Amino acid sequence: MIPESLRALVDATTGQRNVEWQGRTLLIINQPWGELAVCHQGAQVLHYQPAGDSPWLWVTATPAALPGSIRGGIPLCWPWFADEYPAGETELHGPARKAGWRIDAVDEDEEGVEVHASPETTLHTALTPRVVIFAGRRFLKVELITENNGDAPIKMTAALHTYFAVPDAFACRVTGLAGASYLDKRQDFSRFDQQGELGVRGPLDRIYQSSKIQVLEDGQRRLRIAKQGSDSTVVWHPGDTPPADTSVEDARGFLCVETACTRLDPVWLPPGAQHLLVQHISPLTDDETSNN
Ligand SMILES: O=P(O)(O)OC[C@H]1O[C@H](O)[C@H](O)[C@@H](O)[C@@H]1O
Repeated sequence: MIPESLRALVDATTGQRNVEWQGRTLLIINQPWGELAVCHQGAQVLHYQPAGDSPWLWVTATPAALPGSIRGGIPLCWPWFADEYPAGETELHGPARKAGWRIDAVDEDEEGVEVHASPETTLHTALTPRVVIFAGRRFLKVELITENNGDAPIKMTAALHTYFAVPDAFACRVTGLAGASYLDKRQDFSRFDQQGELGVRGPLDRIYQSSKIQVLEDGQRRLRIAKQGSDSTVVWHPGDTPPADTSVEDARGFLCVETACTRLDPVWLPPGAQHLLVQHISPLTDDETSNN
């Protein structure tokens, strides 16, 4: 779900406009195909809702003040994920999610929209990111493109840290991970193999080694999560000890399923090369359902 104050801004939008919310500028689009909100801080998708549906993404009702980032939507963890800090750095998940981004282009037609964004400031000495967000009648896709403009190979990790809106995090299933090896961050990164499909019944923080499609089943909706450029899927829920910007009750309304490159599959980007990290979310089709 999304906060009432954000809901009101989306409802009051026809077409597209920029608005202020929680001290940040948001691009809001409300069209017959659906709704999209992108925060200039972090180029973070905060809201997506296809026509006739409910929000696919969750946003905390009590966001942290600036310069903190907003918990919810699709934060960009870049150019490192979690605590894979390069020497001398300490910012968990990297600087991209707190930075200001500019919207370079908004390309709309009757089927949806394509939003291009790039950082307002230099975030890395050699790596340059940009983001393209595609939203349509039945899908949301985020592409995070990284280019190495330096003269040496650089190691990076990253994540599209998606907070899915769910009726109850502890009644969800994430299929497509059966048999995958994972690191359990709650058990000192010990390695295990996933036995059967994952049923979320309590707090968890796992890095799965998987490039496969996952399906999030929340009892009401089945969302297919496809990806490119990612061999890690992070599944995270803090249980009854959520971060300070979120209440325990509110936290039961999200489950993070993250498309990532982590310590399991860091990217070594040669000079001049690009890396593409993509998360594509869409409803599971009837054909795919019968194949499962
Ligand atoms: O609170 P944040 O900095 O946004 O991080 C939230 C979470 O992100 C990832 O999912 C990590 O695996 C977790 O260990 C971390 O707690």
